[in-house]
Amino acid sequence: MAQSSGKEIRILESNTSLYLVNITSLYLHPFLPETVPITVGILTISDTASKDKTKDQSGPILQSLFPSPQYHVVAYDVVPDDKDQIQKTIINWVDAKAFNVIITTGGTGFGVRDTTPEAVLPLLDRLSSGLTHLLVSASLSKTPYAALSRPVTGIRKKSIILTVPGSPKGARENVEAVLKILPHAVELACGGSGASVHDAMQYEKSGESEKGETREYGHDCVHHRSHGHSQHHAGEKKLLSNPLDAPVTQRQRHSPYPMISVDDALNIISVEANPLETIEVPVDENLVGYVVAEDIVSLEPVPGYRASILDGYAVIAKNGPGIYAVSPMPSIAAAASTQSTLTSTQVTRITTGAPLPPSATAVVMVEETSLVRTSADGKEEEEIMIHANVEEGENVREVGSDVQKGEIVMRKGEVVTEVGGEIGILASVGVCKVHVHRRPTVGIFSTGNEVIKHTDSEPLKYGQIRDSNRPTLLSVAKSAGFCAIDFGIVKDNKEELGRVLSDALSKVDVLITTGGVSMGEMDLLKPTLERSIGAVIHFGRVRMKPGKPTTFATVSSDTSSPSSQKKFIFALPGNPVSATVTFYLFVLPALRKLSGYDHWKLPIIKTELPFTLRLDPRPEYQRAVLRYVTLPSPRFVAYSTGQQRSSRMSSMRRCNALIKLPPKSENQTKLEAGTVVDAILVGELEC
Ligand SMILES: Nc1nc2c(c(=O)[nH]1)N[C@H]1C(S)=C(S)[C@@H](COP(=O)(O)OP(=O)(O)OC[C@H]3O[C@@H](n4cnc5c(N)ncnc54)[C@H](O)[C@@H]3O)O[C@H]1N2
Ligand code: MOO
Ligand SMILES: [Mg+2]
Repeated sequence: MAQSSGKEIRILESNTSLYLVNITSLYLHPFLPETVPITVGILTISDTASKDKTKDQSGPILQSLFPSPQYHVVAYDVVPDDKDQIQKTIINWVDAKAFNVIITTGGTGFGVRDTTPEAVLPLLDRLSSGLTHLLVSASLSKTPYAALSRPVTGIRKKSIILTVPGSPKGARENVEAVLKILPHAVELACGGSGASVHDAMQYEKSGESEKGETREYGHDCVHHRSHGHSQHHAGEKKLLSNPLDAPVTQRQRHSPYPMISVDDALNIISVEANPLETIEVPVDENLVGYVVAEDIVSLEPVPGYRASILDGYAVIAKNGPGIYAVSPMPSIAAAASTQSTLTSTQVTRITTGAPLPPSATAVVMVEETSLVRTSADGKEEEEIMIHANVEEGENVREVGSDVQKGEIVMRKGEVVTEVGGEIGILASVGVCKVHVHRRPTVGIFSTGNEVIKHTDSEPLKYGQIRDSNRPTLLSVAKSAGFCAIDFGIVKDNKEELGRVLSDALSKVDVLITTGGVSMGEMDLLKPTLERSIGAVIHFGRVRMKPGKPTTFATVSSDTSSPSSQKKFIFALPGNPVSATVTFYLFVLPALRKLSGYDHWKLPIIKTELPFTLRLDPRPEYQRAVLRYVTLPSPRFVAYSTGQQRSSRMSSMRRCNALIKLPPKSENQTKLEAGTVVDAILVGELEC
């Protein structure tokens, strides 16, 4: 039962023991549920279950131990017994500030693949030996074999991390043993001292209003509202969007969506969007942009034979300068045989890359020789003079001296770039197929009754505008190397919108829509996504200019199955500049993360402002031309593209960077010329 008294939320359990779970002055905010749950992440660690999530028994059992409203299972994932993957997931989750408690199940035993304690221990800022003891003693009271479990527990930043056994029974017993003290532990780990403050860890800035004051939203910010695979599904929970059938008189007059920071939005995207499955693809020009999912070893040595580096004469180096008889360059077959063995008075003509005769130990370049005698017809060299000394091995590429057979030529996680090096190396060592992460396919549509095709030959009617978002985003997604499907222009009509959303989501991994996400009566994206499609909206407003109403949602094609393919929806604002800027800030990083990039965020360059810029109440991403200049000193300088209104697409023209400007404050209303700021690189640099 949940009761409230003043600022406290007291959860009473049936055994009447009382836990202070949270205090927040805004827990009675009209848009928030009455309780603020403790957020939990469950990570199953198992080689078997990572290949087929349906094999995981412990993960679902653990989820059932954290019922709402006291708890909220924010994420559930399965990774193999692989130290890197375990660490990556936990670091990601902790950095997303979305988890009070992270529980891993599996990999704590004595098995040779059991590596959970080794993966988790280095991540802990503080150990909690009491909790570890509690876990072990809970299991020991049931079976002496519990002594073979090696749990570690502790705190990273503000998240409590517990590692419990992989067996469903052991996992359950362990978690049940700590459940009673968990709320109190969470509160203390978050800096509380009896008064619960655990919500503060997640959205320290999430509720900032446009003027800069901070409102607290607690744990049940939209992104904690569960995934398709957790206990809460769209429909069972409180939805924030306007009801689809309600008259305009009943629309909400203030956005119910917390305004979160750009960093928090990226963290939420990062938690949701994990690298897609691996596939095998041929090594050819279509490989650019893929991230390899395995270490790749050379199948052959390069070179496969002793090759000359120069055009000249293959010699026995120790014989030194002098006059030598010339034998013509042997055929490839002959070069490999002993027939072409040199005597001490002979040299062989050789070209760059050709195989050396077996007895040759070096190559002298033709420029360091002179012709002494020709054949009678003058067409053949018979004797030459060698002028220079050469060392043994000089100008020779020995077998495997570029790449040895079995050498790693690409490491797991590396990207095949458009620069060419990776395809070149793979091709040169006989690798014809590689395992890579699948790259997401993208769908794009524009919305709006006023929007017509840009190619429409009819003159515009009053109120009509040409669709610039769809051609822009299609071109940007394609030039970033993603397969992008055009789903046209959709009317502001809930049925049509629902139909096209469903159709597009059945065909692509990531759907980008523009328009219809703000406060207007025709802004139907959020309610249609939530109420018709069953999508979970993770955020619906971001504190930024342009792009405030940017919306991110996910939907699982089969919400009852944790293993079903998740789809990602970016409902971007209709204003053309807002749509383009938010594509670069959120969609492109997400596409890179799904493709398996470690460095999925776009590069940032420190740059100088050549002119004074006035600040906006929201953090602003000004479009700029970033240039490298050398005078009076070498540095990057970012020239604003002029008037920055969200509708003014010419502010994107020639833009290759987005300058990050801080919000206006009482103390700071502008940035002076010469100030150094961060610029996000979105295009090619100008020099
Ligand atoms: N009362 C409020 N009004 C608005 C707010 C707000 O907080 N309260 N936010 C403003 C901000 S910020 C933005 S950004 C826009 C976003 O609007 P929507 O995403 O709902 O987009 P629409 O209303 O559909 O269109 C906005 C604007 O963009 C033009 N548009 C739409 N689609 C296209 C396209 N494909 N190509 C070119 N131009 C397009 C459309 O005609 C409108 O002019 O909301 C503010 N309002
Ligand atoms: O944030 Mo809106 O994108 O100002 O124009
Ligand atoms: Mg609108």
